[in-house]
Amino acid sequence: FVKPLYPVTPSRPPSTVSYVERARQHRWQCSDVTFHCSEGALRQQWIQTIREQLTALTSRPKHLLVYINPHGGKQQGECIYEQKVAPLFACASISTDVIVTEHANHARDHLKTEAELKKYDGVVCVGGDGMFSEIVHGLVSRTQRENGVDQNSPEEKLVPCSLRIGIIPAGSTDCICYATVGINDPVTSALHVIVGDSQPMDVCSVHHNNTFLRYSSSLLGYGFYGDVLADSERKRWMGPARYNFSGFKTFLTHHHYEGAVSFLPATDILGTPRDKTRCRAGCFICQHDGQLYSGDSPEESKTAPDVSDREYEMGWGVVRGKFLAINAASMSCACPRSPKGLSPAAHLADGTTDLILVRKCSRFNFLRHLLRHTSKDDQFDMTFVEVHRVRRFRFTPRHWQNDSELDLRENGKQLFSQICRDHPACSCSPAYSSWNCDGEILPHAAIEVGVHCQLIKLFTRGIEEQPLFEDLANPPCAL
Ligand SMILES: CCCCCCCCCCCCC/C=C/[C@@H](O)[C@H](COP(=O)(O)O)NC(=O)CCCCCCCCCCCCCCC
Ligand SMILES: Nc1ncnc2c1ncn2[C@@H]1O[C@H](COP(=O)(O)OP(=O)(O)O)[C@@H](O)[C@H]1O
Ligand SMILES: [Ca+2]
Repeated sequence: FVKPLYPVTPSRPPSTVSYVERARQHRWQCSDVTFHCSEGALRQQWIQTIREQLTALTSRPKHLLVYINPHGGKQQGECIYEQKVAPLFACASISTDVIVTEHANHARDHLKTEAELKKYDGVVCVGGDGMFSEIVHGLVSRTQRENGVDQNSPEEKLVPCSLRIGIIPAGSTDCICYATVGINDPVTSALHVIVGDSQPMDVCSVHHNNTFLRYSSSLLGYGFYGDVLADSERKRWMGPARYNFSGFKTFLTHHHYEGAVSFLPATDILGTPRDKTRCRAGCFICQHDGQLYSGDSPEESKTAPDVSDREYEMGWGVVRGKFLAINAASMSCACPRSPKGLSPAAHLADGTTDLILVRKCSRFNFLRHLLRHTSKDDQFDMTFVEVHRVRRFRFTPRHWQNDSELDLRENGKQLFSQICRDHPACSCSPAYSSWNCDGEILPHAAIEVGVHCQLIKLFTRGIEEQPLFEDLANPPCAL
């Protein structure tokens, strides 16, 4: 596999062509090949031909807008960009305008209002999932405003963004990068941008009482992941390790939350969250925009959500109870911590999200469930876990009444946690958790979520299947 990037033409032979080659574990790297030619005219002809071939590739970006978060992850964003990415972009003749952000939401607000987007073929962010989320919010909001679409209406069909987004991983979890490329490596991601890859991706909109709150493209998590995030935000100084610390603490705290989840199952698609197949580069299911009807699939009736013993209105299912975690994974959410992710069979661009409900259970069982995220065992194959592939869902916490109670609730929560802090032996559980929305905390517990199929595009191609010889070298181990 040889892909010429950029022919260098010194005044005399030899000539060097840079190309992309695949390395292990989804990594790509840049190599050079040097051609020698004694005949000047022939050499010129080679260079000319390669130039023409490259110019004909219209999918390759020529002008990029780059935002760097200097405080993401281990605070290496600027250094990673300058040392590993900028030289590659220069080598591929890509011009860039680089903005190092000065505060949170700098990139989002700049994209929303100021940036002259017509000048660019794409936007690149250097940072973590939070930085990517800023870019998504900026681009999606701007696109809706320019097209007269009201984001506050939960039923509104959103207009897809035309600019592609590149992610140079320099964050703490790097889940979006890992789940769309297969590895969080800055050079690999830069090379996917340079060759002009394109991967559509779903985005969820989150509303509360007909008010737009946020977009989410990876994880929406209430209970466990909400509590982990809320605790970890106070420990940013620990860097990426804060998630392990807060994860352990939240695991020991073992709070459960009561409420009702209603959801609209995606019944018209091929594929379920329990499939063994994975969303990979050129995914057949995503190519059909999630509109694929499973004509003669006898499996469907077996695997469709069983809502017969539950309230069932207008095709919506309802589950009430006490939950340790309510998670919606719009993609696998694979990350170095869990290489198969929260929902290993989720699709990047099928217009659905996998709703995972973990009911109250013992600490031991919850630990078994968590550990299965790191092994080959099925984390959904447990009596207290259920999973549904859905197009929309709503969550209403128990005792939730209306907005005017929110302030009361917030004050009450503070008072409550104060009391609990003052009485550490107290085993009572707070009534509400918060939502972890791609790593940002949402202020509301009651939310309504809808999936927007293929609203954005990334400079990736999805995870490529590993070559056969690698599978043989690393046979899957059963536990
Ligand atoms: C015992 C081992 C359990 C491993 C379970 C791992 C499941 C991990 C799934 C992670 C999904 C992550 C989805 C992505 C979220 C990000 O958007 C978001 C923001 O990322 P950013 O800071 O880079 O901007 N990241 C997060 O919200 C972080 C979630 C991390 C959760 C880590 C949980 C660790 C749990 C450790 C439990 C330990 C129990 C040990 C008991 C003896
Ligand atoms: N210059 C900045 N100073 C402080 N915070 C920033 C800056 N730029 C971006 N942020 C915010 O930092 C948070 C974390 O960014 P992210 O790049 O996701 O790193 P991490 O993966 O470590 O969380 C995001 O909420 C983002 O909005
Ligand atoms: Ca999806």
